[in-house]
Amino acid sequence: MGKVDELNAMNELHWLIDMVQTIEVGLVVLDRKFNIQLWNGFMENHSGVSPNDIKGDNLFSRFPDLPEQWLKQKMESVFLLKNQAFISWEQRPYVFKFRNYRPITGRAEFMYQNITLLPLSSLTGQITHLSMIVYDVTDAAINKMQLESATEKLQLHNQTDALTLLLNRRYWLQGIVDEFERCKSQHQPASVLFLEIDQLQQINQGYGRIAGDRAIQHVAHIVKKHLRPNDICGRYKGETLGLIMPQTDAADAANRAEMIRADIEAAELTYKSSMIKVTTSLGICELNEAIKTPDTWLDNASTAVTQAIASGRNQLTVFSNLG
Ligand SMILES: Nc1nc2c(ncn2[C@@H]2O[C@H](COP(=O)(O)OP(=O)(O)OP(=O)(O)O)[C@@H](O)[C@H]2O)c(=O)[nH]1
Repeated sequence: MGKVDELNAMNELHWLIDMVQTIEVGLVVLDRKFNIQLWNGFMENHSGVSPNDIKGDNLFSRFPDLPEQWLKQKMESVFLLKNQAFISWEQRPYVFKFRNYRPITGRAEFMYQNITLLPLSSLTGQITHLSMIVYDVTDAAINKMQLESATEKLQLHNQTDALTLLLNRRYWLQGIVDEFERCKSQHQPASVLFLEIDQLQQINQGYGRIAGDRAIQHVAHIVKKHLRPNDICGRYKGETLGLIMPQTDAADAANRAEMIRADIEAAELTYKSSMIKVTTSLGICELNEAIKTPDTWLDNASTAVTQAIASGRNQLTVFSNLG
């Protein structure tokens, strides 16, 4: 090699080392025993540990908080299979617990990281070392999480009735279709309950529409107190709430509905210092062999409510008891 070539090679090496030191990505080189051979400026800046102080030390002894077993397993497979491995922030938000100092995503407490583990071969072709490349992906991670949370909120907003915060009609009806299919195929009992506020029109006319709204909220509030974890409750239409009760036969459903009815009758609704009497008429239908579609199931429950209203309101009718 001539003198000029030698100088060029030296220069290239110098530049490379400079770049490794200053690049905005963490670079760590480990030997087979996980002893640190290279620790660049990024790692120094974020850990507060200088390369001179750490060179030759075991990674896991210097950072006891690292997920040692899990990380060693990944690294061993890189040595063994001579393949790259990738650790995503979605799998594990960070490997090195570095604080986050990004101005935009300042709210994140720590730095989210993606990490690539790269096998490094010696001149003889053996994998003697491994490189960890640590990317700061805090901005992308926070953006993605914010987007997901916004989407979730939007979805919730989309399926919620604004007045009662129960499911809206569309989502509740989807619940009927799903439960119908599920209970039919698994031969499980299920009942549907319609609950209609009695003479809401009179409440609206007597006390104003806001009072009518309060009456709907008041009833929804009481129904919510009676819900079981798998129940699906929604606002079917203006003055009617619907409740799908999985794993519930007509007798069980009737007991529950009667308790709801009695609670509503007993509860007091005060609006602008007036005591408003609120009662409900309820209809139940248990799913059975004769019911072939979700619509029939709903029609039967609706028929039961109509019967309850016709019989004088503030009462419950079970569909199978009709006729
Ligand atoms: N305040 C208020 N009223 C509503 C809302 N949705 C429906 N209503 C009213 O509910 C009333 C329902 O009227 P009807 O179907 O005749 O029933 P009802 O007055 O409750 O009488 P019965 O069902 O016979 O006991 C109508 O006056 C609607 O305007 C709502 O969101 N807020």
